[in-house]
Amino acid sequence: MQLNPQSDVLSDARLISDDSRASATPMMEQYIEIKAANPGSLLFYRMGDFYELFFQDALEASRALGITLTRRGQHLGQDIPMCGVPIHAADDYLQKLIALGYRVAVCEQIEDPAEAKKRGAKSVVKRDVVRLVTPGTITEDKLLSPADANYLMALARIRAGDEPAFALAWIDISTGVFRVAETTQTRLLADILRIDPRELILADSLFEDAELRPSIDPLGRVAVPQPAVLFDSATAAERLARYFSVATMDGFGTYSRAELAAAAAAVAYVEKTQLAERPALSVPEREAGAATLFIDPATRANLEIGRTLSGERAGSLLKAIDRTVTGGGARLLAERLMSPLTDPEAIRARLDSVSTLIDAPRLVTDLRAALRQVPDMPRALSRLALGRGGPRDLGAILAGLSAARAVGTALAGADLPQELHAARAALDALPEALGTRLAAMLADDLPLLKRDGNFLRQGADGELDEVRALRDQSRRVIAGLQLDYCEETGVKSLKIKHNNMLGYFIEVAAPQAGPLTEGPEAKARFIHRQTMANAMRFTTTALSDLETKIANAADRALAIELAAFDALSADVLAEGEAIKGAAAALAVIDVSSGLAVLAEEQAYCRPVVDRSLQFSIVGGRHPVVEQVLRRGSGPAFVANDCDLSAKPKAGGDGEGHGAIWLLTGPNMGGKSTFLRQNALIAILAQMGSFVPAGQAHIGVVDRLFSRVGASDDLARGRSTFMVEMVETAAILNQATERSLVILDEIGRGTATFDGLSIAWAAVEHLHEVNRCRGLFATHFHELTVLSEKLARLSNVTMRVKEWDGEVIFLHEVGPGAADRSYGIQVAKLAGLPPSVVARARDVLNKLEDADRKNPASQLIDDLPLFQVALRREESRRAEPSKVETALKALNPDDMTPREALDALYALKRQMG
Ligand SMILES: Nc1ncnc2c1ncn2[C@@H]1O[C@H](COP(=O)(O)OP(=O)(O)OP(=O)(O)O)[C@@H](O)[C@H]1O
Repeated sequence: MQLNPQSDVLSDARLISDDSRASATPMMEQYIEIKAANPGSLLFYRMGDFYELFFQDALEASRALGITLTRRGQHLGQDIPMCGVPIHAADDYLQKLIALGYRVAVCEQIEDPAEAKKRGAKSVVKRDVVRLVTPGTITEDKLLSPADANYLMALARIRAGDEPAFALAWIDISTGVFRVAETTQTRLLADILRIDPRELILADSLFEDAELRPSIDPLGRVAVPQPAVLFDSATAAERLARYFSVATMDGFGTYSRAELAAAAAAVAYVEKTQLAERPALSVPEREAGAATLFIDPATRANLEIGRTLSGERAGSLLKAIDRTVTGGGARLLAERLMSPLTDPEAIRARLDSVSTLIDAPRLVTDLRAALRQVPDMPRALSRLALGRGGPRDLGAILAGLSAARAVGTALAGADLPQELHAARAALDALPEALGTRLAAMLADDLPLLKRDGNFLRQGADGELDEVRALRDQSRRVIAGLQLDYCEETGVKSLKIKHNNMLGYFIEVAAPQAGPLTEGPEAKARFIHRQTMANAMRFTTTALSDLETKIANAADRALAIELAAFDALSADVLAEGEAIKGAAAALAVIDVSSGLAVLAEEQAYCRPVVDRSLQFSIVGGRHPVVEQVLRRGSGPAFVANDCDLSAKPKAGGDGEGHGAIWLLTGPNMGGKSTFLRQNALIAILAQMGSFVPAGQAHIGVVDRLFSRVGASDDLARGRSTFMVEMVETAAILNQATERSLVILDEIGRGTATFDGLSIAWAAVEHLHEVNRCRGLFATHFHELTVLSEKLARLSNVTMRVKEWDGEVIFLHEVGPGAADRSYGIQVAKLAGLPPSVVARARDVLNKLEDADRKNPASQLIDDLPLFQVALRREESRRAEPSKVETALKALNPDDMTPREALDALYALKRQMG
């Protein structure tokens, strides 16, 4: 029966209320109990071969999964909405729900229905939640994507001194990776997005905290509030030590209080969701704060590093540079790209690996052939540790071990740089005996589930071979019996068959049953079992003896196989650390050889990265646009230079500050592409990749900021212009002299004069206060006059050719300033009606005429320079005085007259 989803449905709160419980049937009472214990999750309630969902859960799940909503009885006078998913397809439905951000509590029957019956005919089968499936804690291959890490993250805040301390801890239980890092309120969202967790847990109080809303809201469903006890910092170290079965965490290094609180919360959540099982987590590894290039959230999104603005992989930088061939390699590449380094030595070490492999193409071919055979060992290992593994997970470890050996052999004898040398050592450290044992035990074709048996090979176990022989032999004996009985009875069509109800039985067609039923001898020998419409079924003592033997043999065989499975799993887990180390090494080798292949294929060069303030790119290209153009039949990408390097100060006294390029040019000229390509080249260089350029010298960038593209954030009540200004404010407030800033068309979304003024002041601020290296693209040609007064500002322009009234974009960056935008030509190309184009030309001529009479370039003479610094001083002076601050802190309603008088005296004293 269909249910109208619009009809009234009990809310979860009403459902778990006392009067609801009081009027519930025994089964409903059990359901409500379990539902109340698992708030925030859809409850998959096991009933026979289905998981059923009720009430609000049923509404949400039926909508999300597109399955039929029905009803089952009534509660509190209302229909109970219900929908269900069959057990065998549950994984697919779970996958869909998890992908949509839902969390699911899986509730199983935990006793045999026969047991329940013993307590009385109406008693309910005991059920309990055996697992909480949440986006951050899944391990099934079907639910995971091979190329993505699956992080659960915990955020903790400790209020100690003046400044609250923040820390993040993140765990991938599908691989055991566990990291912690400190962060700050300003960096928070950037750090979260850099790691890109599937689920972020934080204390209720933080979730509600208005100050944190800007960092938490953009995460949507990913952020999940949890009880504050999980984050208790007083007991955190102790709880962690208990998890890792050590007396104290001190032996693993020093963690801050906030880090301990975050790490302990993450572990507590893992325990909460996995219930009985305990994943094999590595000890939390600290990530030093300044070790990674800070990329603010807007920049990360706009530069389409991991995903495009529409949320897809295709078209992102990651997709364009990914040549890895293993899941682990793909995950490591993504991680490196999301968190580029700032330490030139560490960057150089990675680049050395790529260089070495570029010089050894044969080696790369061998390595990649071997790597292609590498299965996802960490994920198999994790499933085995959680007791969720199957024969194929053991098979994955075996295949991984032999592929690792092949990779190790390929690398043997090569002269390797540090990083690859360490990787080879990790491969050499793999225990040989484990592989030999697995190979000797496991069959070639492995079933998914261990309870299906038949995963041990012939010769693996003496007793198993015997019982299997017995089973096979018994089957042959049965075939012999059939022949004997045919002869004995003279019934040619007599057959021995098998079904689950009767086991083995003799079957004859009813008209031929005479020889088996007539006479006392026959009756004693052929025991009647069943009469069908046109057949009769019998058994004999010999047949049932054989049957018992076969059943016993099958049971015994399965028991032997299961015991062997447990022993092999234990062997694998005992070598867990070595296997994880080897898997990490394989990922490094995969990433390095993937980057070597990319560099060769796309003609990338090795960048020089050091601690200078250089930024010199010769023949730079946009890594994504270049590949797109190459695939098409149109013109090739035009390479462009960019030099924002600091020049030595006059008199040779050290390095000055980096330069800013002011880029003007027509619409469609390639300004945005040029801006982005330089930012992407910096990111690629600092992640340890070769870069799309002829030559590149980059003084390490500490923060990368960009304001490119416009999007509004209506959900947060911000218009396009407001978003632009918020992002610009973040840049002007945070950029340092080591930063790289990319600004595209600041001030475009408002009235011309407002826009121009904001852009003007922003350029001055970048030049005078931030003193960073920067690229500033604009259609306000008036700004180009600034280069006369700002020493490190140069004008460059995108070249165009005008030919026969048409404009041709050359996509070449050259010195100088554009005199016009060619907006009308572009509009014409885009197909604006000719009448509109003609009219626009008239209007433009008029406006240009007016401007010639009163040019904005006069501004430069009218506006004295270095106003920015002056204004900063003024605004600092405009800050409230001590007396004002003290006055603000007083609350007259809370004061006695006496206190008020004292406060007045104190204020007078402060005035001096
Ligand atoms: N260096 C280049 N070589 C070849 N094609 C290019 C190059 N740079 C840009 N293009 C192509 O030109 C088109 C316009 O580029 P882009 O969006 O960067 O222009 P723009 O100057 O920022 O335009 P607008 O001012 O309208 O935003 C893109 O579709 C791109 O494919």
